[in-house]
Parts: sequence; structure tokens; C-alpha cells
Amino acid sequence: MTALLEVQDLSRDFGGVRAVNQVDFQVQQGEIVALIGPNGAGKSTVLNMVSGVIPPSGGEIRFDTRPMTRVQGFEYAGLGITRTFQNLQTFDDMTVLENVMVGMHTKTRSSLFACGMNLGSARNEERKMVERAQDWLERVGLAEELSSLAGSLPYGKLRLMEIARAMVADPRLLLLDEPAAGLNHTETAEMSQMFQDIRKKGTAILLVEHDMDMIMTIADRIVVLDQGTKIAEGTPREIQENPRVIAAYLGGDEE
Ligand SMILES: Nc1ncnc2c1ncn2[C@@H]1O[C@H](COP(=O)(O)OP(=O)(O)OP(=O)(O)O)[C@@H](O)[C@H]1O
Repeated sequence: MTALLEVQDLSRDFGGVRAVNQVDFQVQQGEIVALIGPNGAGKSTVLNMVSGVIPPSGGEIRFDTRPMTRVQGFEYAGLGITRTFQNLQTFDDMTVLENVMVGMHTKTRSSLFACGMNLGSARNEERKMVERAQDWLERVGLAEELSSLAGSLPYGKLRLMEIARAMVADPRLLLLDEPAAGLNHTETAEMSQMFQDIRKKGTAILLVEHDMDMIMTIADRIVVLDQGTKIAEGTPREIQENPRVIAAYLGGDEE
């Protein structure tokens, strides 16, 4: 089977420091893969390269067999890759609905001219966009808040809003950087369930996360990084029993 995402020999240097060193892994369609490792292991750097935020220093990233080297950052959502960020990227003065609709701008077909002239095609498209955003806000449990200003929402709800924004673009691969950071136990459990529902609908997920309960519950496979290098890969059970992982991470002071 051809992998949806194929990462091969991926490296990234910052000045003289090698943050990611020749990392290989794949994500299959509809699979949840977790990237774990101690602080500074290179997890966010990998996610930033896979989402086109920063270019690799070496190696290759292929999405649906297509090399991503020359793809521009703004083209990713249109190709089927969306993401959320470790630090929330929300517009506080816009409503929750408007924040989610920002995630759809790459999917609209109407020209700027048609939108400006308020032509039928653009109005129709706008209506569909609103419906789609409302639908995702309902799915993440924010139906009551869609007219609220994002700035008035508590942290846990803003995280859900970001996921709705990433999902309205109908991605084939959803990238998540520490989605459970700052959430309480109940919120984390609800979010885990939501990711499983998203996966069931065929969207693959690659996530960086420190919450081991979440990882062990939802991940099909786990890739472990330590000091920029992949030290293990396997099912949650295999990773839990891997002595190298236990030494580097699970048995350390991290969790
Ligand atoms: N923009 C940057 N400039 C310089 N060094 C960077 C930059 N981004 C990351 N690094 C360095 O690269 C290494 C990997 O960082 P990265 O943030 O990818 O790790 P991480 O595994 O995501 O850590 P954490 O779990 O703490 O978020 C670290 O040594 C970090 O200091």
C-alpha cells in the first residue's frame, strides 16, 4: 500500500545544531501516528517541516507520492494537509464561526471578482461554507458558542475551535501539535474520542503529544525521537515495553 505521508531521511539544522537527524516514518490513510520524545527531541520541528512551515535541511517528504519540496505553505490545505499549533492561533475579535471559516479560504472556488460583486455563485458558496463551519462546530461541541467572540472562550474550547478550523478544509492528513496541552482529564478524554471519530471518517492524524494516556489510547503507531534521532517505532504496547524508550523517556523525569 502506498503511504499517504512518507518521510525519508528528514533532517533539519538550526545554525550548527542538528535538531532532526535522518528521520524516516510513514503515515497510512486513516491511521493515527504519534510522535513522542523528551523536550527538545525535535518533534515540533518534524511537524513544522511536514506542514511546510519550515523547509528541511535534507531528506524528503512525500504526500500521496508527491514530493513536497516545491509546494508553498499556503497550498497545503488545498492539497489536503491542515494543522493546529502548540500555541493557539486564534483571532480574539472575531466570532467562533468566523475563526473556523478562516480554515476554508483555500477551498473556495468563486473568484475574488464574483465575491466582490456579490454574485449568486459566491453567495451560494458562502452559504455552504457557513453550513460546513456550523457542522464542525457542532461536532466539536461548540454549537452554543458560534456567535461568541473567540476572545471570550476558555482555553479548552479554543483548542476545540482550532480543531474545527483544521477540519473544515476536509483534510486527508491532520497535524496536531500538543492538542491536549492545558486540558483537564475530561476534556482530554473527549478530545481523544473526537480524534477516533475523525480517523473513522478516513482522515489520518499525525500528532505530537506529551499526554501518554491520550497517546496510548488513540495511536495506531508511535514514533519515538530522542535528540533528533528516531530511536523506536511500534504499537503503543511495543513502545511501552521498549527498553531504549523507557531509558530515554518513559522512565525519565518527563512524565
Ligand atoms: N527556530 C529555531 N531556532 C533554533 N533552534 C531551534 C528552533 N526551533 C527548534 N530549535 C531547537 O531544535 C531542537 C528541537 O526542538 P523542537 O521544538 O522540535 O523539540 P520538541 O521535541 O518539539 O520539544 P518540546 O517537547 O519541548 O516542544 C531544540 O534543541 C530546539 O532548541
